[in-house]
Amino acid sequence: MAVEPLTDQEIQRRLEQLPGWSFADDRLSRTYVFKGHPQAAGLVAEIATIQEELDHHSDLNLGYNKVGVTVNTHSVGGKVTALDFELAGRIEEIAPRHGARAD
Ligand SMILES: C[C@H](O)[C@H](O)[C@H]1CNC2=NC(N)=NC(=O)C2=N1
Repeated sequence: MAVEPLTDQEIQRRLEQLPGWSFADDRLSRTYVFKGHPQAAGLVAEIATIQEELDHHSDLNLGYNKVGVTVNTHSVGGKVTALDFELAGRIEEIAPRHGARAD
């Protein structure tokens, strides 16, 4: 699939469907907060599986009870593409099962 950077307008339009995610410095990002470390680590493990399935990988920052997700597309020079939104959407689907709440 040919992948190309999205326009700022398209990014803003797609972000409306992803509450909690933000766009800055050519990246999409979100932080999730959990009851404790096992829940946070559980989300990271499931994200890793999804990322392998999609062959698209975010930078994940695992803290005590927080997970930070940051993603853009390296192959287009570090811009946001539809692949980033696809990954973000998949993460949004699974995060509630791990007890995630907004930062
Ligand atoms: C060879 C492999 O398909 C590429 O390196 C993939 C892997 N995961 C990736 N992840 C992200 N975020 N951007 C990429 O361009 C990318 N490329």
